[in-house]
Amino acid sequence: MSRIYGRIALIGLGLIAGSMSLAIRRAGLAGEVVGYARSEGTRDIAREIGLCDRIEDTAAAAVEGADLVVLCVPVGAMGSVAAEIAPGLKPGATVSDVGSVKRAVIDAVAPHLPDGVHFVPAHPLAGTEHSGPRSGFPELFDNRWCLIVPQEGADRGAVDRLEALWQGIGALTDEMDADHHDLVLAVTSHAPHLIAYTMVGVADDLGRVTDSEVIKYSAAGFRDFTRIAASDPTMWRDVFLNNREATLEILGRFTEELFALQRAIRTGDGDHLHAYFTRTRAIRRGIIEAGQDTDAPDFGRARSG
Ligand SMILES: NC(=O)C1=CN([C@@H]2O[C@H](COP(=O)(O)OP(=O)(O)OC[C@H]3O[C@@H](n4cnc5c(N)ncnc54)[C@H](O)[C@@H]3O)[C@@H](O)[C@H]2O)C=CC1
Ligand SMILES: O=C(O)C(=O)Cc1ccc(O)cc1
Repeated sequence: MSRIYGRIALIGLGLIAGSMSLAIRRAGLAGEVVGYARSEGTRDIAREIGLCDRIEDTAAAAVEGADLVVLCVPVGAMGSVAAEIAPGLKPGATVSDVGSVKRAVIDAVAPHLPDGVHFVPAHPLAGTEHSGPRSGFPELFDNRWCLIVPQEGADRGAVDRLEALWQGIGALTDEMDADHHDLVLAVTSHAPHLIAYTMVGVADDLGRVTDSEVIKYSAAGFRDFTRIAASDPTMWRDVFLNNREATLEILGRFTEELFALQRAIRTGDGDHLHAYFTRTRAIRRGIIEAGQDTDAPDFGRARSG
């Protein structure tokens, strides 16, 4: 594949930046990928494993001459990182991010960027429970969505170029408004993560069932919860603090439905339970029929066929 950017700088060398660097370099989409991480230990590991073409010791040195700068730090750190890199940005460069929340990141980053620099926020809907510079792998984005959130008056060329980069590393792209993105993600990702955290916390608190019994007899549902609940605490703290309204709206609806199901169990209302589970089963079948089950082995074929 041909080169899309001359130099790309990745700020924050964890799961997402690491996976991006490996995938971009494998596909030859940039002349050079430069990395920066705040901690010296992370920079040392990144150098040792050859994560980027070059690792710089300051954010200013990393963004110098970069055509694309991608902020890959926790959502709560995006604003301060933007302030730090702003003076060193090349005129005409594009700044993007990979944050799981969009409105708060846009509000925190945009005011720091100088005129003549394009800001194109994005969010790859791909990840794992692992974090840090050793956790990245180049296939992470294969067949996963990356949502691009162009700002009003955005330069079309800058948006198209960023979309081409994400497509070049295997992702499917769509464009979405920031507030709508935050509501969609609250229901599909943020609230489910909180529910997983809560369920694992409940199991841990339960005096009559030991932790070792929970681990030993974990059925599939709880196993999935424990995987999700092992995700990075800083990242998820920042997601909830920065997508507060949408998450609270979804959790409000969730607790109402949970109370209704709780009541149906207490009163022995099997019809209610059966009707509810029938409705929810249809959602899963809809995902499969639409060819959107990205974990299915034939997902690639379902898309192209
Ligand atoms: N992990 C996941 O599954 C996904 C994460 N994201 C988003 O991607 C971003 C990065 O996440 P990961 O790569 O998973 O995280 P990570 O924890 O693997 O890496 C984050 C990096 O940012 C650095 N960092 C933390 N605070 C910083 C600060 N104040 N200033 C400078 N650097 C700082 C860390 O040292 C680390 O190098 C987050 O905004 C997250 O919401 C998006 C999609 C999926
Ligand atoms: O590991 C999982 O199950 C995930 O849900 C990964 C993930 C986490 C955060 C995002 O913003 C997008 C994807």
